[in-house]
Amino acid sequence: MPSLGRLHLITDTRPGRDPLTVLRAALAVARAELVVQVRVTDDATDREAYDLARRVVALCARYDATCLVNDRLHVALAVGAAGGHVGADDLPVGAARRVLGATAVLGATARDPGTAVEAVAAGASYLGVGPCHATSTKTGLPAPIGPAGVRAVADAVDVPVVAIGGVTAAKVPALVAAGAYGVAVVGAVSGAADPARATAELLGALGC
Ligand SMILES: Cc1ncc(COP(=O)(O)OP(=O)(O)O)c(N)n1
Ligand SMILES: Cc1ncsc1CCOP(=O)(O)O
Ligand SMILES: [Mg+2]
Repeated sequence: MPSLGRLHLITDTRPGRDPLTVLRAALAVARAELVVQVRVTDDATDREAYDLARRVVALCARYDATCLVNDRLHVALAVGAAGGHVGADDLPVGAARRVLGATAVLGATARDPGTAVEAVAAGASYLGVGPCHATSTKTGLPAPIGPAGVRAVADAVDVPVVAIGGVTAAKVPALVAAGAYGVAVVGAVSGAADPARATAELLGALGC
C-alpha cells in the first residue's frame, strides 16, 4: 500500500465554488504530500462525479499526489483512483474493501474507539476522525470531539488517523499532539483568499 500523504483536500463542489482552480493551487504547493478526496454533493449525478474525478486523477498524476473518491466506489474504480472513503451511510468497510481490492487505499469515518477498531478489522487503511471542531461545510453532524476525541481513537488503532472538521492551520498542532497523522480540510483551503498560501500554512503546521 502506498504511504499516505498527510494533507487531505476534499473538493468543495457547493454552488459558487471552483474545486479545480483550488486544487491546482494546492497541488503546486503540496505536490505528493496532498491527498485529494473527490466529494460531490449528494444530488450530483454519477456522470458529474465521474467527470470531476477523472480530471482530478489527471491533475494528481502530474504531481504524484493521491486521488481518493468519497462514497462512490464505482467511480473510484472507473477513473483509476487510488482508493475511496466510506462512512456510516455508505458501503460497510468490509464490502468497500472487497469492491476496491486488497491494495487500494480505503478510508473510513470513525468518531469513537469502538467504531475505529471495527473499521480497521474490516479493512480500513486510514481513519477520518471527527468532526474535531465546528464546521459549516457539512450539516447534521454530532458535537465536535476535539483533540481529546482524536486521542481516544488514535490510541486504539495502528492506522493513520486523519482529523477532519473545522480544521485550520492554527488547530493542527493540538490535533497532531493528540495523535493525528494528518488532517482533512474543505473550507480552510477552498474558502481562503489565497488557497496556495493556506495550503503552505497547513503543511507548515503539520511539519511537512
Ligand atoms: C477524511 C474524511 N473523514 C471523514 C469523512 C466523512 O465521511 P462520511 O461520514 O461518509 O460523510 P460524507 O463525507 O460522505 O458526507 C470524509 N469524507 N473524509
Ligand atoms: C465531510 C466532513 N465530515 C466531517 S466534517 C466534514 C466537513 C469538513 O469541512 P471543513 O474542513 O470545511 O470543516
Ligand atoms: Mg460518506
